[in-house]
Amino acid sequence: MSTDLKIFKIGGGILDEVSQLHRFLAELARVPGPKILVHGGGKGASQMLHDLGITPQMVQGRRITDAATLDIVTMFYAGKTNKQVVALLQAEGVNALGLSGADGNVIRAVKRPVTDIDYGFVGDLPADAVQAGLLHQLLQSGLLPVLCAITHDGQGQLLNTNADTIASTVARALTPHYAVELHFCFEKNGVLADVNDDDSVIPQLTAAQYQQLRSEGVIAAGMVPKLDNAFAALEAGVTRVVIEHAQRINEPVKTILCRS
Ligand SMILES: Nc1ncnc2c1ncn2[C@@H]1O[C@H](COP(=O)(O)OP(=O)(O)O)[C@@H](O)[C@H]1O
Ligand SMILES: CC(=O)N[C@@H](CCC(=O)OP(=O)(O)O)C(=O)O
Repeated sequence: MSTDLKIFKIGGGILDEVSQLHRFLAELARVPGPKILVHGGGKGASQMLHDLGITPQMVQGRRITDAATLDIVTMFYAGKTNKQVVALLQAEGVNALGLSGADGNVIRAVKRPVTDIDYGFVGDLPADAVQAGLLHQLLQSGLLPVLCAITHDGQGQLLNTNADTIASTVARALTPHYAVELHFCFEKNGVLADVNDDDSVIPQLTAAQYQQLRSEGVIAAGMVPKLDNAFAALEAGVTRVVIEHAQRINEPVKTILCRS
């Protein structure tokens, strides 16, 4: 393990507004060393689905993805959003390369099996989903890979995969090559003791404290799958996992996850 690698994940709230996104990417450009960016865009995709007359359906934080929804989210995540992020990084002097999971076979997923719920074209990530070697080569070439939430199954089928899960799985896959820092960036200052008070950041959080705060309802909604992914990465050997505000990545206010 030689170099440090920083993996950043941004979600729908930050991608919504180009000016906000640009500010985050300008901060990202100031972070030294090799980096990977993973982006979602769930909020914008839901808006686009609404605009096209399709009612978005989410179950336990995951989108039910029928064929029409898959077409639209592919256009939105792998097309508009991914290329906009890459173009803004180029404007900041960062040579970024946008990829879906199909490109270079970088992320091969497995269609989620139908149980009591049929999620449709949703991809889960097995332990060997990520081609760490290719990402390593791209990083060595000085490129910043920008990964979106579209993966594939290796048989020609595109799949929709939660972006927090992609970030966590990519981080785990790269731990043999790098000391990996994983940063989940969103529109609040970190994990909050009071979700309505941005000054109530919990600076350090163990898995036991997380379970307690979750059972009390202090940590809820989208923060639950995010922290599940975040702790899974920490337990799998990722060096440092951080939850922080996307506009303040170069400032000290943040939540750092701790091993129990
Ligand atoms: N204790 C908490 N601290 C911070 N955010 C919380 C907390 N509990 C619930 N949340 C909610 O979780 C959301 C983050 O999850 P999500 O919307 O899925 O993010 P993203 O789209 O960036 O992946 C926050 O915007 C906030 O509304
Ligand atoms: C299967 C599934 O739920 N995929 C997500 C992928 C995008 C995502 O994760 O976006 P955020 O990070 O902005 O939430 C979705 O379509 O909403």
